[in-house]
Amino acid sequence: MVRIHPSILSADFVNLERDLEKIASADGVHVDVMDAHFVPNLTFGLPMVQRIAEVTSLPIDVHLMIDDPDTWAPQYAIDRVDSVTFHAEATRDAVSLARELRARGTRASIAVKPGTLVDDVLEHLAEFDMVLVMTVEPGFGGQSFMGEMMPKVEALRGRAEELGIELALQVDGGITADTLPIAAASGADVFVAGSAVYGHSSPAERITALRDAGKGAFDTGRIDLRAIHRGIAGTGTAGSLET
Ligand SMILES: O=C(CO)[C@H](O)[C@H](O)COP(=O)(O)O
Ligand SMILES: [Co+2]
Repeated sequence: MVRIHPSILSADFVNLERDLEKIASADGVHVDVMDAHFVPNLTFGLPMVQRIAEVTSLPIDVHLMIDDPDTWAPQYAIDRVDSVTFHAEATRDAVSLARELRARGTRASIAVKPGTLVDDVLEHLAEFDMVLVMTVEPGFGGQSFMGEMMPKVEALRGRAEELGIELALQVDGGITADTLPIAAASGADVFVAGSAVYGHSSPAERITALRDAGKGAFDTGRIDLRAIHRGIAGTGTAGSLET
C-alpha cells in the first residue's frame, strides 16, 4: 500500500486553500508545524491547522517540529486531524503522550531525526500508530533523501511484523519518484513529498507519478521487499542503527 501525503511546506501559504484543492487526489495532507526552536525555521501553529481542517476533506497528518510536545501536542487532536506526530528528541514521555493522543481520538505518531536511533521506539512500538523516519534534517523542504536511514525503516517494519501490529511507517524528506521505491522496498508505506509535488505545474500529476513509482517497484518485481528483509536478517545489520 502506497499512501502519498503532500507537504504544504512547499505550497503557497497566501493561496493555501487553492493549493489544498490541487492535492485533492492525495491520501492525506502533511502539515509541518515549526517553532523556530526545535528546528531553525518557523511556520504556523494551531489556528492554521484549524482553518486547514475547515477547508480540506483530506485526512490531516500534523508533523510537530516543536519543543515541549508533551504540553502542546494534545491540542492538535482536533476533529479531522487523523494523526499527530511529535519528535522523540523533544518529548519527556513518549508513551504517556501517545496514550493521551489516542485517548483524544487521533492516531499517535513518533518521529526520529536522522541522528536518533530507534531502539526506544522499537521497545514501545505497540504504543504508536505510526512512526515517521526523517530522511532529511528537519526544518526545510527541498533537501536530498538520506538513503542511509533505511535500516531504521527495515527494523521498524520487521518488529511490527513480529508483533503482528498494524503500523504506518512514514518517510519525510527528499521523496521523489526515484527515492520513493527505495523507501517502499524498506517497508515504508506513507510518503511525504513537498517539493516533488508543489514544485511542478501539476501537483495532481506528480501525486499519480509518485504512487505509480511505489506500485511499480513491486509490480515489476524490480524490488523484492521480503528478499531485502531476509538479506538484512542474514547479515545481522537490522539491529545496527548507528547513523
Ligand atoms: O518535515 C519536513 C521538513 O522538516 C517536510 O515535511 C519535508 O521536508 C518535505 O519537503 P521535501 O519533500 O521537499 O523534502
Ligand atoms: Co514533515
